[in-house]
Amino acid sequence: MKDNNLEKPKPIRKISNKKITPKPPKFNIMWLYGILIVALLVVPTIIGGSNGRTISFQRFESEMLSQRDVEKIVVYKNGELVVAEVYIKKNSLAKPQYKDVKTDQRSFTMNPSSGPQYNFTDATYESLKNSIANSEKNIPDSEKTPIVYEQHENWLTNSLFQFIIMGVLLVVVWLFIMRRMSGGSGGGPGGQIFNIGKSKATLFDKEAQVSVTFNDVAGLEEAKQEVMEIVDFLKNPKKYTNLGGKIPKGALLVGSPGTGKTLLAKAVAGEAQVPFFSLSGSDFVEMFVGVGASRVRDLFRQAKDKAPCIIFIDEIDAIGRARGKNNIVGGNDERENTLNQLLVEMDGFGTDSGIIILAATNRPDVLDSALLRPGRFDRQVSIDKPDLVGREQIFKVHLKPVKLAEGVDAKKLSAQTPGFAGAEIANVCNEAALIAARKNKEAVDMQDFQDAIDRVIGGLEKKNKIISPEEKRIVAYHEAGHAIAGWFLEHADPLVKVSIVPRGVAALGYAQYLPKEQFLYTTEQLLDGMSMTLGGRVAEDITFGKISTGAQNDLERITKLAYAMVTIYGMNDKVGNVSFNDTQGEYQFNKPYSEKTSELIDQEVRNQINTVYERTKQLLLDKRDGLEKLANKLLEKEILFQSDLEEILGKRPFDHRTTYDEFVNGATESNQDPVAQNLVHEGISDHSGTFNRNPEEKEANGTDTK
Ligand SMILES: Nc1ncnc2c1ncn2[C@@H]1O[C@H](COP(=O)(O)OP(=O)(O)OP(=O)(O)O)[C@@H](O)[C@H]1O
Ligand SMILES: [Zn+2]
Repeated sequence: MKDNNLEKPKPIRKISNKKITPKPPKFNIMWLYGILIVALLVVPTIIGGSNGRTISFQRFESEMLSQRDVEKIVVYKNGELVVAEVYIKKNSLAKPQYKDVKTDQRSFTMNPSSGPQYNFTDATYESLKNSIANSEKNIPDSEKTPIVYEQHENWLTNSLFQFIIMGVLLVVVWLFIMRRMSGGSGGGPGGQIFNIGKSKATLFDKEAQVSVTFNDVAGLEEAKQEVMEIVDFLKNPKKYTNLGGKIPKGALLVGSPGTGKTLLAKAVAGEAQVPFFSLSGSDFVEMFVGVGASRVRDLFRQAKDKAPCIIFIDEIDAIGRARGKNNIVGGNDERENTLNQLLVEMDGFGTDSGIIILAATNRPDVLDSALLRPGRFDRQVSIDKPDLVGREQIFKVHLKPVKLAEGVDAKKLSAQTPGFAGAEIANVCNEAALIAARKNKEAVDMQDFQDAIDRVIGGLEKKNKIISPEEKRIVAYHEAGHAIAGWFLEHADPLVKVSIVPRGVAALGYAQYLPKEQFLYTTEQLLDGMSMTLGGRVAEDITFGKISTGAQNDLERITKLAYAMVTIYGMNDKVGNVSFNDTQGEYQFNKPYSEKTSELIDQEVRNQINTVYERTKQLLLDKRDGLEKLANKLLEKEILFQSDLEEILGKRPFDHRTTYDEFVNGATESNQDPVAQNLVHEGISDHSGTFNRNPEEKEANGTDTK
């Protein structure tokens, strides 16, 4: 059962002004087979072809020799093999037994002396001689079939020659594959093997205009200003260098996925009016050693030709990951070479060369520190997930093309989508339009947006998924447990909506919280959050006396959180103020602490979780009445909103002015506000991010097995 089931959709990418190089047909393995088969057929024919048809010695004796049709026999040695070539008399060729010669080797029929018609290899020289002598006992010497013993070696059957042919064929096949593989990789249509070391950057200059401008990027004011300044460096370098300043060589755009890093870079391209090279970190990577480095060199060579210009490397972590320190599993040498080359190139150009590198990443923590030091990416522009105002502005951008019904308000939408990144907001707007279209509406109204938000969070509704009544009861008590804990814990985020309508692939039910927009969490907040997450399992425990697998996702999250509290945030007395944040995966083989500390950590994590469990159990036992009522109501209505909770449980004993209230309703009395109440009654509720938006926890959302 999922709480706040934030299944992040993959950010949709709308930027389509990448140059599209015509893709050649995909390399097909059938081609390779074809070539090999042809080779196998052709080579033996070349080698054995001109020696006539191979027959058995027996057929030679019975059909040819005994009929006195043989003009001569040429015998030679080919390696260990004795080859006897049979020349048939011209006028005998008409006989029926030589039909195969006529059909197969017409040229021989027309000009029989051009070569032997048959050959055989299954006789020794001796047996051949004896056989001929035997059958020609009574024939005068002058008419006997001559045997010519030749020393000659058939050069076509020479094994060295065969070897060379096979070699040449192999090279041809290899070239063919390489050509196919590097095909479409830029550097000219069709792609050639010789282009494999060329950079795959797409160049935007005066001819290839980028249509994205800063107006398309909503919010991100500080980031925009930073990159604007960089553009200005390129345009008026004198202004800065006159005063003795050095122009930065690069800036790194850092932020979560879908926050608009790529979009911002495109906007820079649109605004700067200087050539703009765009490529992705993975474009450097190829399976061949040295290719990445050579692509880096080529990129900078091209850039120098076009200076002043901007190079944009998206997803730079593909090559910029920290070079291995304790590479037990074997490092990726090719990637390291590529990174080294990039570092060298960045050192190589002076500040007056007029090249500025922008790069984007959502994992700045894994980047090699050499990349981040001043003199390379001097500046880091952080692009955060948008706040309320930012989301409102992004909504406004993406609502523009949508046909809206009355009452659709970017402000309200923004308040209902905490934790959403730009890409998700774009997705919501698109989904809303699709939902409205499915219902044949004239315009998209607020309810469509509400459905779209639910869908982006929880996946498709599955009203008729068959769940047994017992299961449904368990789900109801589980979710009610979360709700009660959230309601009565001061530092937990108030729960706004509980649903036991199955949604998406995994979740049988979910609960939405409304978190504050905040960036620091106190121990109390984390513990209350943990308690709320455990509420589901505790409710199952005290109601049914047994537990189910439905809490797997909850447990996963609190385990992660508890470990983070002890080993990263220094929130445990016994372990103390230490932090072992293993972002680079270095501790996999040698941990920076002793076995003893390791044991202590495990012990403390367990203690922590047990304490919270007991506390939650006590709370739920105290509020058992409320739990029963809430679960029953949930079974009856399937979806409960904040107002229902208030009705059953009474007003929340804490002041919980939410971000939503503050934003939408200004400074008025908070949750009794008519607009908010109205929303709730219409079935519109607030959605939230997770109770914990720390980097470690982000990935914990969105997996559930029940
Ligand atoms: N600030 C914003 N204003 C308007 N639209 C935005 C904004 N941020 C994101 N979007 C929308 O989200 C889409 C995806 O954004 P973008 O590709 O720039 O994200 P990103 O940060 O580069 O993500 P990733 O790290 O996954 O590459 C954009 O095409 C745009 O439609
Ligand atoms: Zn749960």
